[in-house]
Amino acid sequence: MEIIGGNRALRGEIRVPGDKSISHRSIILGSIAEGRTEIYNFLNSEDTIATIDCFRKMGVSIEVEDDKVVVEGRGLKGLNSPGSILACKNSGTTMRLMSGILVGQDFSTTLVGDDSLNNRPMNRIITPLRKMGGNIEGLDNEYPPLKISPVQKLNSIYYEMPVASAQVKSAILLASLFADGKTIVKEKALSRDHTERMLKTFGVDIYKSNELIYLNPPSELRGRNLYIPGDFSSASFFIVAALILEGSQIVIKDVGLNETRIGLIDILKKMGGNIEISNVNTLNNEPVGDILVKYSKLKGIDIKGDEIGTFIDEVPILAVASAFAEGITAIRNASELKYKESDRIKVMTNEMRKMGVAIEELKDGMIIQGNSSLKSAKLESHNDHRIAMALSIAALKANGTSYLSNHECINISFPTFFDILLENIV
Ligand SMILES: O=C(O)C1=C[C@@H](OP(=O)(O)O)[C@@H](O)[C@H](O)C1
Ligand SMILES: C=C(OP(=O)(O)O)C(=O)O
Repeated sequence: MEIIGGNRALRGEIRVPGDKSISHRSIILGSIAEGRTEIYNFLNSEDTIATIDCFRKMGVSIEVEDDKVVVEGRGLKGLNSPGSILACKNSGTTMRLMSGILVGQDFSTTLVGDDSLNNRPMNRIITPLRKMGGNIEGLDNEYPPLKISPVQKLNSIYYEMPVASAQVKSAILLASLFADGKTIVKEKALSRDHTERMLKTFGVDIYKSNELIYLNPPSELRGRNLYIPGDFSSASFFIVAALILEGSQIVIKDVGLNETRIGLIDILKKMGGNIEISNVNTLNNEPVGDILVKYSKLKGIDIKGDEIGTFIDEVPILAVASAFAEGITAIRNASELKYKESDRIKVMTNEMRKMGVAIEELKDGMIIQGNSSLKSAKLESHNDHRIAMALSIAALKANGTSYLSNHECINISFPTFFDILLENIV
C-alpha cells in the first residue's frame, strides 16, 4: 500500500473500535456464565473472531451483528468437546486465556496458532497451570500446539509471577474459577487488569490487596450486558500522529482509560505532548473518556522501569514519536516486545532505519536519535498489525511516497485504521 508523506495534518473528532483485550474477555466470560450476555461496541477483528470461533466450536451460541454480540452462556462446566483442534490463529490472548478455562473442563483439546503464534512462549502458562494440577503440554514444553486433557480436580495456588504478563495472570485467574479454594497471584509488575475487573462485574469474589490478587471460586457467573470502551492501543496511533503532524488537532471519543493501559499518556506528556482528558465515566467497572490532542514540539526522554507494562503494546508508536522529539530517547526494560507477533524491537529498528532514523537496537529496548527528517522507503509490516500501523504514521512524515507491504494484518486489531486515517487527514 502507498502512503503519501509531506505536510499533512490530522483534524477532526474520531472514535476507535472497542478494546481488543476487553472484547476477548467478554466472549470468554459470557460463554462460561449462566444466561445471556449482550455486548455493545465489540471489536470485530481477526483476533476476537478467533476467540468467538473457538467458543462456537465448543457449543456456545454467539450472534454477531456489527458491533453487537449476544452470547448464550453455558455455565462453568457446560462447554462441549470441540471435536477437533481449536485455531487461535494470530492471537496470544485467545490461546493463553482459553487455556485457563480448558484445564478445568472434562474433555481434551488441542490449541494451535499460526506461524507467528506457534513461535511464542507458552511455558509461562504451562508452569502455573500444571502447579494447579492441570494437564497441559506444549512442544518442548514451550510452543504450541498445546494439548490439554481433563483432570479430577484443580487445586488453588499461591503464585509469584516470574514475568509481567496480563495473559499469564489471566490464565491463572480463569483456571482458579475451577479450583478447590482461594487462589492468590502476586504480580511481578503492574499489568492490565481487565480480567479482574470483568470477573468482578460477573459477580466473582476477587480483590487486590498489597500487590496480591485473591480469587474465591464461585458456584456460577451470571450473564450480563457489557459496553466495551474504545481501544486505547488503537487510539495511540492517532494520538502520536496528531502530536507529530504540524497543525493537527483531534478529539478521540469514548476511549478506555484504565490506568494499567494508558502509561503512554504520561510518557508523551513528559515529552511535552499537549494531551487533555475529559468527560470521564465508568462503564462496567472500566473508566472511559475523551482525549484531545494537539500538535506539540516533543523532547527526548529516558524510559525504564516497571511501568513499561502499562504501555507495552504502544512502544512501536512511541518509537515513531521519539524520532521527531528533540534529543535522544532511550527505551529499556521492554524485552517482552521480542515475544509479540514479531520481535518488535528488531523490526522497528530495521524499518525505521530504512527511513533514515538513527536508531540502535538494545537487548531490552532501543535508543532513538530525534529530530529526524524521514525519507520515503519500502517498508515491511512483518505481518504484525502494530508495526504496520506505527510505520504508516511514520510514513506520513516522510519526504515522498512510501510503500508498506503486508498492510492487511491491521485486520488483527483495527480493520478500520486506514478508513479513519483517510477521513481525517488533510
Ligand atoms: O491480556 C491481554 O489482553 C494482553 C496482554 C499483553 O500481553 P502479555 O500478557 O504477554 O504482556 C498485551 O501485549 C496483549 O496485546 C494483550
Ligand atoms: C501482543 C498482542 O496481542 P496478542 O498477544 O493477543 O497476540 C497485541 O495485540 O499487540
